[in-house]
Amino acid sequence: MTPGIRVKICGLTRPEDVIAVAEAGAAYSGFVFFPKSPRNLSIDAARALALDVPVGVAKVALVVNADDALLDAITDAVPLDMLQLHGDEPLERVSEVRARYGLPVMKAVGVADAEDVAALDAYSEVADQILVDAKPPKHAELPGGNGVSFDWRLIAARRWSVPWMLAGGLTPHNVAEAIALTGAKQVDVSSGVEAAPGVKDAVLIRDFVTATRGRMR
Ligand SMILES: O=C(O)c1ccccc1NCC(=O)[C@H](O)[C@H](O)COP(=O)(O)O
Repeated sequence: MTPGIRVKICGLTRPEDVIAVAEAGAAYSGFVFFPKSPRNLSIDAARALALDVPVGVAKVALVVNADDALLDAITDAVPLDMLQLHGDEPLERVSEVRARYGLPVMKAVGVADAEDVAALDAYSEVADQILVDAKPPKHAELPGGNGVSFDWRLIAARRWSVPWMLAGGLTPHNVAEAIALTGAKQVDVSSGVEAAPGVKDAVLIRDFVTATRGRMR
């Protein structure tokens, strides 16, 4: 059994997803603000979902190269615990967003080779958390949430000075191996717990969280 793994389920779109996340014991819920995504939410829809999230499950807004106007609108309307920057935001923008909104910021970094691992080091100096994700495939519509993994051996011995989360192509079937190989204490999943793009599956969510605890059904 691997105790204490914190799970983020990203890309919730329906009230039943919020229930499934809470019942499974996930630590974070993620709401996507990216119009091209099948998981995209309007601000009103995100607010309604976030208000239903029980205390103890952190609410994370995922944005991609968002400007202040969009972040103002989201943070004014939606009760949040964290902002996830999932675009090409430079180091200075991460610092700016942290200062402006007073919320912890998690910066996603796509990893495909050793050079990308160096970027993680730099972002760990300015962000509250880092999300170690797979690089999107060439020509992908989405910068994340593509259900692809990276070579976990690239980060096998790496540690950072801030909490970090492993993401990219995780599923109920591979997450235990990913944790064992990388030493991740936090994991993030979207496609791997969906019945179809944008449609979460409560059984897969439960199986995923269970698998992080080493008790896969
Ligand atoms: O999920 C999306 O549609 C999305 C859109 C734009 C940027 C990021 C997006 N998702 C990121 C995630 O859900 C996860 O943090 C991560 O990339 C893992 O996704 P997956 O490989 O699908 O588990």
